[in-house]
Order: sequence, then C-alpha cells, then structure tokens
Amino acid sequence: APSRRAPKHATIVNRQWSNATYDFIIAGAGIAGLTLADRLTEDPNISVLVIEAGPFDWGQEGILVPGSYQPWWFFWPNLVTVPQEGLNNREIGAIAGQVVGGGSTINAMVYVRGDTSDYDDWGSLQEKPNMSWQKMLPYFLKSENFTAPDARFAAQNNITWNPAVRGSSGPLQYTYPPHSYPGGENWWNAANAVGLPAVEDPLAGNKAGVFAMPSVMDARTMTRSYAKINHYDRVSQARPNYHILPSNMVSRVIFKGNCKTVKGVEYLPTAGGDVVTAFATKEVIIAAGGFNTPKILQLSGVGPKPLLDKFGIKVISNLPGVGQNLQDQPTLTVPYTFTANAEPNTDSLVNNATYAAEQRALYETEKKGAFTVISTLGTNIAGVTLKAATPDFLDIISTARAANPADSLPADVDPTVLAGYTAQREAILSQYENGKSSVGNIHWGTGNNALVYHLKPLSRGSVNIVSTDPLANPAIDFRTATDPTDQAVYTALLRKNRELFATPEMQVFGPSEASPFAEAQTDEEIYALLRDQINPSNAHQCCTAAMLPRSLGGVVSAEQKVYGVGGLRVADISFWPFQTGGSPTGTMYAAAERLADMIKADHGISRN
Ligand SMILES: Cc1cc2nc3c(=O)[nH]c(=O)nc-3n(C[C@H](O)[C@H](O)[C@H](O)COP(=O)(O)OP(=O)(O)OC[C@H]3O[C@@H](n4cnc5c(N)ncnc54)[C@H](O)[C@@H]3O)c2cc1C
Repeated sequence: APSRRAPKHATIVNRQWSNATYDFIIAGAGIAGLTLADRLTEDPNISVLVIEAGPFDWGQEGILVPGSYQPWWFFWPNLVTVPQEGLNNREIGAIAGQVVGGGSTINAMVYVRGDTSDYDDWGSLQEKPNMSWQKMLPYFLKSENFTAPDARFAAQNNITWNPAVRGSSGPLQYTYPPHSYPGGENWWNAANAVGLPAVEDPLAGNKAGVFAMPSVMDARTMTRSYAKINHYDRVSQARPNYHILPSNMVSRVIFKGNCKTVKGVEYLPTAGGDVVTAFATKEVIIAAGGFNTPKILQLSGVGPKPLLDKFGIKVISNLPGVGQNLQDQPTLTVPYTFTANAEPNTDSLVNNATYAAEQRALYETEKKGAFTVISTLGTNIAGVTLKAATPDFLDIISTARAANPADSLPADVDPTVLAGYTAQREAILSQYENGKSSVGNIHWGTGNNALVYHLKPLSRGSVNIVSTDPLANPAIDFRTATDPTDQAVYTALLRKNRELFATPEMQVFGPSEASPFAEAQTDEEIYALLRDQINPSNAHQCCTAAMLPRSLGGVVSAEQKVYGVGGLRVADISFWPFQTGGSPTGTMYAAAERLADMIKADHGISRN
C-alpha cells in the first residue's frame, strides 16, 4: 500500500470554524458540493464553507491509476441494508464515498449521460417545468472537456462521437482508454448480431445499443479526473473565499427562531467530538449523497412527521417524501468458465505477472495499455431497451399497468408519496414502451464475469434515521425486486445476455455460465436465482429528496429549494425524481452547474 503522507490541505483545524459566518455553507464535498462551491466562489465577494465527512485523498495509486483501481480506500464505514424482503432477506453491504470529491474520487469512471426521455420526463413531472434534455445540454457542455482518442485507434475500435454534444472547455476531463482486449471485438459483433446496433454517440441522448465507454480521466496523464481536482485544486490557490473543512460531519441544519429560515449548521468531527456551529447568511446547501442527505434533513426536523415524532425531533417542515423513493441500479454478476477465452483479457493483469509488468511499463512510458482501463471493467457496454430485450415487452408493460401502484409500496405510505410514485411509474412504463430508452446495460469486460444492470426499476425503498445520533448510519432499505415487474425485466435482460453469449462470435471462446446460474432456466428458477444473486446497488443510490411537486411527495421545488423553509436547497443526486438510463456522474456535474446559475441569479451573484 502507498505510504500515508499528510495531505497538504489537512491544516484546517476544527476550532477555527466554530461560530464562523459564510454566505453559503455546503454539506458534502462530492460532485455537486464542489461544483457549486467552485462556481459560487468565482465571485470574490462570496464566501463558501464546504464541510466534508471524509478526508482529502493523498493521491494514492488506487485512486489515480485506472488499472490499479482500489475504491475501498474511502468507502463510507459500516453501510449495510436492512434485510431485503425481495432478496431472500439478505443484508447487503452498501457503498458510498466518504472523501473530498465524494463518489468521483472512487467511482469506476464510467461516463454516460441519461436519455433525452429522462430529463424530459423529470421536467414534465414539475409544476413549473424547467428541466428537459435541451435545458441540460448547455450544462453538460459547460461541465466537461472531451479529448478525442487517436483517430486510427478510434476507427479500429468502433469509437465514434458527435462533436456537437461534446464539451471542450469545462473542468471535467474525459476521453477513451487507449486500449482494447481481443475478446471485446467478438462481444461487440455478438451484440450487433442480437439486435444491439452500434450507437453513434452515447452522450447524445440515446444510448440504446453497443458503444465504447467514455471514461473520466485526463488524457494528458491517463489518471482520474475528479471533483477535488476539477473544482477545488484547479481554483483554490486563487480563492481565499473558498474553504473546505474535511473529516467533519454536518449533524443538522439550524433555523432562525420560529421563522423557518436557515441560520446555519451544526457539525462535529467524523471521528466524534464536540458539536459546533457555523452560520450562513444566504443559504445552506445539502449535497451529502443519496443516503446522507435525507439523514441530515430528518435530523434537522425536515421530513415525515411520524418519523420525526418517534425520535422527538421538532418538526420544522413536514415533508413525507424525505428519505422515501430510494432507487438504485441493481447489478447481477454472471460468472463464466471458458474453454478457450481470448488472451489477454481483463483478468490477465491479476493472473499473468509478465503481462502486468509489460502493461505497467507501457503505461509509465506511453500512457497506453491495460492500466488505462478501470480494472473491474472492459471498454464496451450495451444499453438495452425492453423491446430489444424481449418480444414479450408489451405483456410486461400491460401487466405492470394493470397492477395497483399502492401494492408496490409499504402499506403505511403517505398519500402524496404514493401519488408521486404513480406519476413517475407511468413515465417509466412509457419509457419501457418507447423502444428507445435503455432499461438495462449488459457488459462483458472479457474476463470471467458478465454484468447485467437494471437501470430503471419500479421498486422503491427508503432511508430513515434510527436514532438522533448524528454519527449513526440510517436504515437503508432498497426494497429491491419487491415489484414483480422488476423480476420480469431482469429475467429478460439475463436472457438477452444469454442470447449474446450463444452467438457464434462468442461460442468460439467456449463459454458456460457457472453454477448456480447455469441451472436456472425456467422463469421460476430465474426468479429464485435473482432473489439470491442481485446486488441491490451499483452505488448509484438516488432520489431520496425528490424534485417533485409537494402534492407528489416532493421535497424540493424545480429550483431545488426545500419546501416549507427558507434558504435551504438540495444539490446532490437525492434531488433526482428517478434514475436515468446513464451512470450518474455526467448528470451530477451538469445538474450542479445548472443549480449554480439558479443560485447566482437568485442572489444577484455575477456569472461567468
Ligand atoms: C464505488 C463507486 C463506483 C461508482 N461508479 C460510477 C461510475 O463508474 N460512473 C458513474 O457515473 N457513477 C458511479 N458511481 C456513482 C457516482 O459517483 C455518484 O452517484 C455521484 O458521486 C453522486 O454525486 P453527489 O454529488 O450526489 O454525491 P457524492 O459524490 O456521493 O458526495 C457526497 C459527499 O457528501 C459527504 N457527506 C455525507 N454526509 C455528510 C455529512 N453529514 N456532512 C458532511 N459531508 C457529508 C460524503 O462523504 C461525500 O463526500 C459510483 C459510486 C461509487 C461509490
């Protein structure tokens, strides 16, 4: 392991911040938190304090070098679900980043936007629709800087893109790893053979089909590009108005007397210690991720009244939706054995020391080779619509439409939360029907596992506090696969993966699904397998403080202002109404850029 040397920023002492006053205080230095802090402090007259539960990373190889990926350095400790009723009551570890940069510091660097239908549908659910693909696109472009791969390499590896949807001057760097494994070409051709055509550009608002995965790394160094570098290191030397306090947890938001306007926050060292206060003259912005944002709100008296009453927390704003509507993109790892797999493949870095040493040398000298690829994945992936997954897709949809949405939620669900679920469920079922929106991804890195992801489940869970201790983790209940539609969709996706592996292109490798997958053939056997094997999370937990009208169980308005209080917004992935067909990173950077403009407009702060 790399040696632990003190990060240069760790000079901040907790006491110095006690009773300090800032214009804005941001809880959580993840993608949203740091993007906002950067944009707000562009005005030298605006002061921002970001309080972050985790430390600064110290540039360790497992964070920076894709092929040496070691995300566990900064996993949030002891996150585990309650027994999952749809998954044989398994209690399953959940993952979130606890580090400056949040998920961006440890994520798998996959960079794929959602579909046009996602942002359009988010907008159509609002009272004042101000969200759509067209409204997001300028912010995608503002947030990012795409470096094109070598033209010959791109042509050889089916890498295509549309420059009109690729940003060229933003802080987030991304490119394509200059490496491919031989088996990847067979898999690509097999995908084409089973009706998954090549996608011209997966970032253009429709990613159904097969494509090479863009990766958030700096093409100059082939190292991770993440929020700490893009939105703090890049500007911090010149910004005395931009402060980060690491290794401290916001415990709650505090309000002025009875007027329900934000006054500031209380916080304490993550390792435990005294609670102190910092004051915000303009706004407090919660950006603590899908598990911790609802926890902070609930501890602050913003949440479902019955839950707050249970813990004797004074109700500031009774919002039944806080902590409800939890969603993720469940994953299924399908193990294979091969009689003649192509080599090298994604397992070779681990299994073949000579190859690993060669590739390491190639990375050091030319910034090429297997170390430019995140070690847990390959380079190609396919987005799958429900129509592409199964000819029975209309039956699945009509069965889901015939069901009572209330049956998918706990019996004591608040009526507004149920109304919101009913509305978003119909939007998602329309996406299942349209033949364009991806409901799943399938991926084969070229090693001993394929991955099948469900991107748009109908099951909904919750995140609720279990005590008033600010250091205690909340109860995480994904309720994965409690809606029977999800089992049917997952079964179709697994069968699509099987169809792909049954093509002559893949059969040359002699693949066989390993036990217990091989034995599961009938619908009932596959359902039983899924209950035993699904991982409820891809660390994409979202939607627990949803941007929806209050009558639909919403927590924040279309401007991401928390209902019923003044001066409080939610910036992180918790604000999403439902999952996109992409991976979250791109949407989070762009959404935070968009929110920064809204906040600046509200406060008359100058805009770049
Ligand atoms: C291991 C892993 C792999 C992933 N792979 C991918 C991928 O390949 N592609 C992709 O697009 N997405 C991926 N994701 C998901 C993506 O990184 C997240 O969805 C994204 O970072 C969410 O951004 P955010 O701003 O909402 O919150 P985050 O980036 O999660 O930031 C929240 C921050 O708030 C801090 N915090 C929490 N509570 C408190 C508190 N009380 N006080 C102060 N600070 C607090 C946390 O420590 C964290 O730093 C992955 C995530 C993980 C963890």
